[in-house]
Amino acid sequence: MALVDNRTRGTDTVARLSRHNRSFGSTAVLREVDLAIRPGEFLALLGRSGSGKSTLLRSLAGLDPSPSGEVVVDGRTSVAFQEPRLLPWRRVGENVALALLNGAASRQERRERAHAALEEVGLTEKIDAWPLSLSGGQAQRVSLARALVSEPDLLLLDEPFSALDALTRIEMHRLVDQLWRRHSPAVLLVTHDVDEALTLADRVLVLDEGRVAREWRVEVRRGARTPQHPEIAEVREQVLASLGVHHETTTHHALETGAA
Ligand SMILES: Nc1ncnc2c1ncn2[C@@H]1O[C@H](COP(=O)(O)OP(=O)(O)OP(=O)(O)O)[C@@H](O)[C@H]1O
Repeated sequence: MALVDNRTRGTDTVARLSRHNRSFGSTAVLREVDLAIRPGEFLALLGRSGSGKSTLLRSLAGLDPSPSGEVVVDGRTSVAFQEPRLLPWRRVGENVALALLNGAASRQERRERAHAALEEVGLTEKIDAWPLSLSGGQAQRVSLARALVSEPDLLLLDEPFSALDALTRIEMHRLVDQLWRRHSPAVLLVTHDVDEALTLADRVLVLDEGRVAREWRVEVRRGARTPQHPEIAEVREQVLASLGVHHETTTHHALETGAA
């Protein structure tokens, strides 16, 4: 798959929210949010449940029918959700190829590009399978292939790994990291998992009370991001504190060590 390397494009941002507000009834969910996403950067967005993460992602995806403030997205955008959302009556390859229906690609070209995208996620042997025959992890890989096949400039990931078991999730982290290095779309990953954010992202944002309350830049080399790394450990504590979590005991944390 020949994706554009966005880092060579020279534009400042692929997406920008300026003074972006969103309310549901009288409840303000996003308040004057300013956020600029640069080409090729990997952002993780954390926040307590109900803090507005998915609402913000939907604004960037153009899925919000009534945004206010400025939302500028320069380039192609794809979304992958927590549930893979594959059409059960279409085979795997067709599900991926459907993402190209709006473009000029011929049927044959769509099929070839779907094949290439499935190759990237290691699932070419499932091209003619029915979605219901896939495992959860495989279905999520197909969802990633479908998101990537259109060569997006901005890839929006809404908790795509949270329903997977811990080992599959680690595999998915590696895959996403590999795909991101290869094709360098800008990525906005919404997650509840601080370790996932610190494994994958360049920039970690915490949303609170409708605003980006804090932001960290993670400069540790990806291969060196173990929980024991002093900078990772420190940022982790700060992120957890800003989420209102001061003591955490999870086995998932230990498993993540193996992912680094
Ligand atoms: N279509 C809608 N109609 C009414 N209220 C909504 C709608 N969508 C979201 N909300 C409300 O907006 C708030 C933020 O929701 P959102 O899904 O963005 O939060 P979140 O941070 O993604 O939550 P979670 O982590 O639980 O997925 C919540 O209070 C939610 O009830």
